[in-house]
Amino acid sequence: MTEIIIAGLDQHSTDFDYSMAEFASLAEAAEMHVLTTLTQAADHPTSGTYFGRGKADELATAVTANQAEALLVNDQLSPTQLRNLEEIVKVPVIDRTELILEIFSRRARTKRAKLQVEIARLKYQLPRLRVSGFNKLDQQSSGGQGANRGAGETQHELTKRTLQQRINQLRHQLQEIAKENTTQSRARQRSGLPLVAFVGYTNAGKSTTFNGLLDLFGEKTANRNLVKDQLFATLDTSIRRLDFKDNKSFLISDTVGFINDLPADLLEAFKTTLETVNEADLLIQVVDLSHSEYKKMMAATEKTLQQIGAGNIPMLYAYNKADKLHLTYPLSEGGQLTYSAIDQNSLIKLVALIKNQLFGNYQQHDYLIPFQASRFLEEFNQQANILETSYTAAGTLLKAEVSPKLAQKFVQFQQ
Ligand SMILES: Nc1nc2c(ncn2[C@@H]2O[C@H](COP(=O)(O)OP(=O)(O)OP(=O)(O)O)[C@@H](O)[C@H]2O)c(=O)[nH]1
Ligand SMILES: [Mg+2]
Repeated sequence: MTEIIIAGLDQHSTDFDYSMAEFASLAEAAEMHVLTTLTQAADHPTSGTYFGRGKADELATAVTANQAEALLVNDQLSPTQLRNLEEIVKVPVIDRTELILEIFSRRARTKRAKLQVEIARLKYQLPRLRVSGFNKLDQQSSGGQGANRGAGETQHELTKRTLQQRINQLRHQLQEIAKENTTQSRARQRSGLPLVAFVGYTNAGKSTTFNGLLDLFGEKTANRNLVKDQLFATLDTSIRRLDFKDNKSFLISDTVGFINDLPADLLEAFKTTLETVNEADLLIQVVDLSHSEYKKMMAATEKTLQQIGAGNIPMLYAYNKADKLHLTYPLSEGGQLTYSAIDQNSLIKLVALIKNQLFGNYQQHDYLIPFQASRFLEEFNQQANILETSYTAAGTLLKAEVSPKLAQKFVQFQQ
């Protein structure tokens, strides 16, 4: 545990207290212990030191008095501000962007996530060319088990040119992985199944919902996604298929959560992970209704969806963690569901809502498939929801629910 102090500039925004509380959670997510919090009210940052000179000295005193190992500042600072502030407080200074990058770096498990985080980290360093606060911390505690930050070289040895070369190299590797993903995505499109993506603020309960649905309707042996009460537990995308007896199957995907002011480089680097969101037919925005700031979290989620170009995909609102609020649940009203991801009835209701949204335009028809056309029966069996079957001398009689596309295709057999 690294002992730290957090500090923030209160620029008269209504979000300030919430933003500081979230910043403390982010620090905890990077295994840091917050000793104390200092704030300053001001209209704007001071150009040289971010905080005013008086506050900077106060921070230095607090660092000494509390024996803090680092100072974390809840904003993105300029390289000059970081350097000047470090000279005053005499411990490494870490800004919000660097902290989020560090958490992502610690959480990254798959090759793709690791590459994406590394690219974002290098892009953050490119205009700064400074030793990161985390690196300094590692050096101080010699042999600290921080995340992998480059193969053996200290970062101040890296020139702009070598940094850029590394970025290009990593991007190339990422493209190779993206090609495989494109093949997977084509296979998915060929399967013709609709894709439903869970999106939402970090810690809202996306993975809990995803796993819950798999336990109820999915294959029994599939790997479940990590669920944890920590920010950014999930960093990659998983896709699974849910099968139902009525043939109204669909795919679900779980992916990385969003946060206020997600660093732009990180969003850019995570494009391939977020591609599934763009390809989705339906988004389920999972919201932690038990969190007092859930509305701001929804606004941040929607802003991010716009940024990645997924702003126009139809969306259902899923207000989660109702069990913590002593509300009646599950309760659904016009495209919204109040539910709990750890409650079976809630999950059954969620599936009903999804199906209604995806398959609401299905039509019910009677068909007569002549025996000489019985090769089409297989297609019916796989794609339609067959309600009744009987056999006559002329062929097979079916009552079935079909998609508009299938209805058109088999219009000649319609009774
Ligand atoms: N009481 C209660 N807790 C829940 C519910 N759903 C999720 N949680 C808890 O909320 C925390 C976060 O859940 P996750 O499913 O990991 O959240 P996530 O949205 O996938 O988070 P990231 O992967 O970090 O973006 C965990 O501690 C869960 O156990 C719920 O319906 N009720
Ligand atoms: Mg998750």
